[in-house]
Amino acid sequence: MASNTKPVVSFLGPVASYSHQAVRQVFPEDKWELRPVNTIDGKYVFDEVQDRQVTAGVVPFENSTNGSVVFTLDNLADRDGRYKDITVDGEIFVDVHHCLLGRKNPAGKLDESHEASGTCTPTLTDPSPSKPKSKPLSSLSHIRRLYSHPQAFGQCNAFISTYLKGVEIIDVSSTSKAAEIVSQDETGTWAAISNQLASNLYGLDMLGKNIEDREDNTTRFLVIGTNPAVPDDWDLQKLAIAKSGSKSLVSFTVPHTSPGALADVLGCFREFNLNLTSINSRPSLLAPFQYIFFVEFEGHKYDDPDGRVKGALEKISRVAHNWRWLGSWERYR
Ligand SMILES: O=C(O)C(=O)C[C@]1(C(=O)O)C=C[C@@H](O)C=C1
Repeated sequence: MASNTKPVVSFLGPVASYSHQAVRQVFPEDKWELRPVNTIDGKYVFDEVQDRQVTAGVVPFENSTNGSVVFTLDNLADRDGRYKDITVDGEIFVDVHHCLLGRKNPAGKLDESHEASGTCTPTLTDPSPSKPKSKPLSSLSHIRRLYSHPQAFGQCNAFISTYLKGVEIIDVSSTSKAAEIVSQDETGTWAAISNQLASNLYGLDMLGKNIEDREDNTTRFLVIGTNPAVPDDWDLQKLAIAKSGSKSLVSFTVPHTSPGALADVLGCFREFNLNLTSINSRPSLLAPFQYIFFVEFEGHKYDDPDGRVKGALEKISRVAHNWRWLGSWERYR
């Protein structure tokens, strides 16, 4: 545990990342120390939690536009047993509205013809490109480089391919890191896909607002801990907007040579009438094209009055190769 008297929650930094915003929704600063962690792949949040340097961590899990966050799945896959005590203890949803941040072009005027059309050129690979839902707030003709997290690029395809064609795309560890880098640019030609909070913090101009492809763009974050270290009274429990039962997550591998092995594991959920809410897979890295599967389902390991979760987990332990219960938590949506 940290030297501070307050429990610590760590997240992908620097401050003003979406992970930070997720943390702020749930962990009040009068009770928790909020600690940003710099990392290239989310590993350090997992490391700090596993090593009990912090009580909890918050990591992105999936985005409604761009899908799974593979580095979180890879850490949960825990191929080398480094994160053996980590459990998933909660989830947080964040509405993600991206902004284009940079320096205004002093000489630039908005290109009205381009602005008015708001369409991107059809190509062979994308014959009917989607129309961006927002226009730039000022000229972007001076922008040469665009920094962001790869997930954020994937959520702003239409805006980028319409208004930032030919601009060099540079992946960085978070959207707030992108804003921090752009704030140090002396040429005025770099921009970041980031957010309003980062714009204020790093003193950057807003060149575009709500530039995500979809209005309903949402990222789901997981709260990780080393159960039962998480205090009983933490505020996640109080956030229940539409509490509708619980969810659990398991990972497993299957004997890859026997036909129907995956169906056998999935059959355990059906047999015990447990509704599945997500399925993911990642390469097992034991042999090419063998996978670790992740299944999320409705039900709680420790709040299981009719024993359905217990029954399914017992059966899975017989039909799966390696399996692990990764956590159960209250469901908020
Ligand atoms: O870069 C950030 O601000 C993050 O918190 C990471 C992250 C992600 O990895 O999914 C979180 C939410 C957004 O979907 C984009 C990026």
